[in-house]
Amino acid sequence: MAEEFLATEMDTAVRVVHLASSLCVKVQDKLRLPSSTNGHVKSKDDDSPVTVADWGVQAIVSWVLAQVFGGQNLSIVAEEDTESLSKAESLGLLGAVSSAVNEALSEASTYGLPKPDKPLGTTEILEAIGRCSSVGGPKGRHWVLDPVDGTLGFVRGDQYAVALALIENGKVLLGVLGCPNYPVKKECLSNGCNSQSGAAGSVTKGCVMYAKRGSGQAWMQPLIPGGYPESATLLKVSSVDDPVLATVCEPVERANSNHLFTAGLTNSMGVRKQPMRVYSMVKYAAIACGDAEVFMKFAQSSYKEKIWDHAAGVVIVEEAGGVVTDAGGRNLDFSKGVYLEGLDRGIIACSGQVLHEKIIGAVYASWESSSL
Ligand SMILES: Nc1ncnc2c1ncn2[C@@H]1O[C@H](COP(=O)(O)OS(=O)(=O)O)[C@@H](OP(=O)(O)O)[C@H]1O
Ligand SMILES: [Mg+2]
Ligand SMILES: [Mg+2]
Ligand SMILES: [Mg+2]
Repeated sequence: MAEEFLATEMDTAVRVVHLASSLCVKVQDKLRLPSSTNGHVKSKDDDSPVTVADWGVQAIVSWVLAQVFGGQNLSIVAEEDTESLSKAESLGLLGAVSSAVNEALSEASTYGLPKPDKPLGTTEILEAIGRCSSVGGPKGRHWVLDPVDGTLGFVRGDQYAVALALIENGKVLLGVLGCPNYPVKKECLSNGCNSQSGAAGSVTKGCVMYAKRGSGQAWMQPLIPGGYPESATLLKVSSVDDPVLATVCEPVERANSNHLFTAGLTNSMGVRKQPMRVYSMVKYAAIACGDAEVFMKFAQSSYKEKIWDHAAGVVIVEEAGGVVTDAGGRNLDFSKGVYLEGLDRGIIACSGQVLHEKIIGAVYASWESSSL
């Protein structure tokens, strides 16, 4: 029998996101310790944070993909680079990345993934991170990775996601989102609820969601400490199509999305609930599993959205039954390289067509009066 289309790609992507998520959980726990020196967090040129987890995840995903698919023609488009990590003054940081990576990779076989014969050296780790400098484009296969999306949420002990997608000829073929802090109770999405686990160690948060383009199915697995879960459950978007009952999510930071514009917009549609402000692509996850109905992001016009911030989330929401477009109602274009070129104003992800059409209509009505 012919092997299922993209079976190895999907399986490897899901497993490596589980492994990457376990690395993130450990690093985030360390950041919470009062004794933490914060040596695990650096500021990038644009003042956004980057951590041991961002580099560590990029290294293990890159290393595993190269082992499974061969390093020769592997194209990975990912957020982080090695510039600041390679500097002499970053030796301590590189050591911390190396420890996190080797600790995670030592457990790779528990996740059904290849494991190095001996711990990776810092040169190999820098090589793995640096290999992810592809710029994507309209032709061929490109893996797209945001090792930690919502790094701000991550350092604040809140929501974040590990996001991995595969693009072929400009189309997203599959997407995987690791959401280690995704709560069982949706109220905890926007207010932390930092408890780790319930009675007798039962898992109360953390999952991996994934979908393959055209399958009409999106799946969720629980994140279990130190291993790969046996089971997966189907995801389904919410059936709510009345704005009055809808939960609308948006980025936490004003700098990343115009809260005033979305407030005016949702008000004009009769939305009653307060916006649910959540870090990272967990907002897409919330739509896919029916915990929210709408996700909107209207960045400043000078900001260009990057493909790794959306690819995995878009395919998961669409396969779970939702709709994702720009504010003009057009599909996002993943074929133009690192950026979502030609994006019309902002991003609108919805649980269904009816709500989506209402929002697009409301954007047209509100836009003129806004100063975006
Ligand atoms: N100025 C500006 N405007 C819009 N978006 C920006 C901007 N700067 C950065 N980014 C990207 O936003 C990603 C985080 O998005 P979030 O939705 O998590 O934002 S928020 O932290 O909840 O406010 C964040 O992803 P990570 O860097 O992976 O965390 C960035 O890629
Ligand atoms: Mg991101
Ligand atoms: Mg990131
Ligand atoms: Mg970042």
